[in-house]
Amino acid sequence: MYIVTAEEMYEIDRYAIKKGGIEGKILMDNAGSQVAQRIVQTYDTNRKMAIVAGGGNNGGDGFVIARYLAEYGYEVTVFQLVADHKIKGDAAFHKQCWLNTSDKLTHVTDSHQLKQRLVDFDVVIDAILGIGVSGAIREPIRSMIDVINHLPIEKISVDIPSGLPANDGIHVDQVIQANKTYIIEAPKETAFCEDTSIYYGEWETVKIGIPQTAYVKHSSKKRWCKKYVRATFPKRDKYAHKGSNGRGLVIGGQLTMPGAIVLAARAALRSGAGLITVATVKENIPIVSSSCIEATYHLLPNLTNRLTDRDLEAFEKIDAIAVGMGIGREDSQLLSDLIEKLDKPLLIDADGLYHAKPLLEPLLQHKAPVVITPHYGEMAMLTDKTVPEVKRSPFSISRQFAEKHQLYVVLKGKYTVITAPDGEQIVSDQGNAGLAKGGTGDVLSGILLTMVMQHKELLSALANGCYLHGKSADYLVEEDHTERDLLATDVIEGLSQVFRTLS
Ligand SMILES: NC(=O)C1=CN([C@@H]2O[C@H](COP(=O)(O)OP(=O)(O)OC[C@H]3O[C@@H](n4cnc5c(N)ncnc54)[C@H](OP(=O)(O)O)[C@@H]3O)[C@@H](O)[C@H]2O)[C@@H](O)CC1
Ligand SMILES: [K+]
Repeated sequence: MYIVTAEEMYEIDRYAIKKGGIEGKILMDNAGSQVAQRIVQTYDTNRKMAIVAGGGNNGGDGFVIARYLAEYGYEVTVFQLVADHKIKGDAAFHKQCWLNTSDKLTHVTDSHQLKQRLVDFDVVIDAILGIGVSGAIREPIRSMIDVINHLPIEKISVDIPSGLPANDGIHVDQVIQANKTYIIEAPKETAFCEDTSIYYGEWETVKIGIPQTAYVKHSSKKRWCKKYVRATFPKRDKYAHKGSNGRGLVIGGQLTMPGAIVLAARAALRSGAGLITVATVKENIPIVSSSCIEATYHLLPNLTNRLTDRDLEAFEKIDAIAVGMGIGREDSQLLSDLIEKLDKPLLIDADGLYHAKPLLEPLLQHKAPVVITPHYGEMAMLTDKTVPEVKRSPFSISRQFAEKHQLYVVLKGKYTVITAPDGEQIVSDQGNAGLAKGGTGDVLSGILLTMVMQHKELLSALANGCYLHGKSADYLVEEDHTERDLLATDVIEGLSQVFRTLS
């Protein structure tokens, strides 16, 4: 499933009209009829339907929905919230079609009037503003949205909750709090931002006949799902040996944080890595090795000194490195040595990200791919922004950072945004609140390390890793666990079940 910005959706729309030869009026008719069909499946015909229509094409969709719902036998009234001259083009055409068969059109000019009119209805269908909204919401629409939000009736939004733009990066102003949103064709960025997804209520997409090629040409974002995982997941070679499934190195684990590397190493092994070496301080090895006997170990005197020739020689055989889990924030030469002296794919997580910040210039010169896996706080630190700013603009901030520093960014959250150096993005929204616990990030790093070693294409590798991590948590919560008791170690054990669904 593609995810779009408003500009991309307009391009896609134009493509469908110009190249596909489908008239705008027909697309609008398809949109309205599809939404009406969904409504019929949910509400009895005895529910009284109010449609609130604004001046753009979103309002046009509202007139089409009115006509189809009336055909299905509902009592429907359209409340037009703007002056007649505001309704133009395809929207005016469909308004006329509605008026050809019904006289149920009421002009409403202020919010008090709207409140009085809507009290008799069971459901309000919000076709006030779509993706064409811009700037602060103007009166009287502003107060009308407020009135609708305070009415104890069902609210169904068409395409997007009115007042919310499609693109990330906005301060929420005045927005319809929908119970349900029927999104036309493709979800917009704000459906995957933590601050704004809530306004959509439950949502589903309705298809209106736009050809798939339009998306391939004009969209740069996808929501990852099982279909894509199956299409991109590497098959395990029958004749594989441990060397051909990837030799990974996990570096980290201060004395006070041995658990982080245990989790990462075990997750990497459970994800199918051929060999995992853990490089950590001597004192940790008995603890770590007793929990992860399948790994091999490399002693480091500490996690701050430069790497010795012996270390570099040992790491030469490695296919990819994950560094940072439990490494601490003390000054360290380790990361700069990994960048300068080894040409290996490098995944940097947790405290490693603090070490990476002053090394962004050398990282740009690194000859192999670099992946960073920050949560919002770490991303804020890396970009000198605040956490609310990162939350508001996960897509744009990740894209700018990935393009500028030519690295892969896995911005972790309820909606994990994965960005390639060329700006292509994937959203992984598997997983649940059970993952909001210490250690789950280390598990993800381990999974991603293995994915990086086994896939040919890195963006899919990272998306597949996020999928495995989230799905494991989902299966565990559906069956043996709850969000409350789920632990990072459970997520590692749950991976087997996810793999079984992929074969
Ligand atoms: N994608 C597709 O393929 C298809 C898309 N379709 C549908 O088209 C929708 C997009 O339509 P669109 O471009 O006409 O814009 P839309 O959202 O209706 O808004 C324009 C109106 O908003 C108003 N307005 C703006 N800002 C405002 C503010 N701050 N405060 C107050 N008012 C404000 C603005 O007023 P004005 O500035 O002109 O005074 C104007 O009246 C899309 O979401 C989908 O539903 C379908 O029909 C089928 C095909
Ligand atoms: K709307």
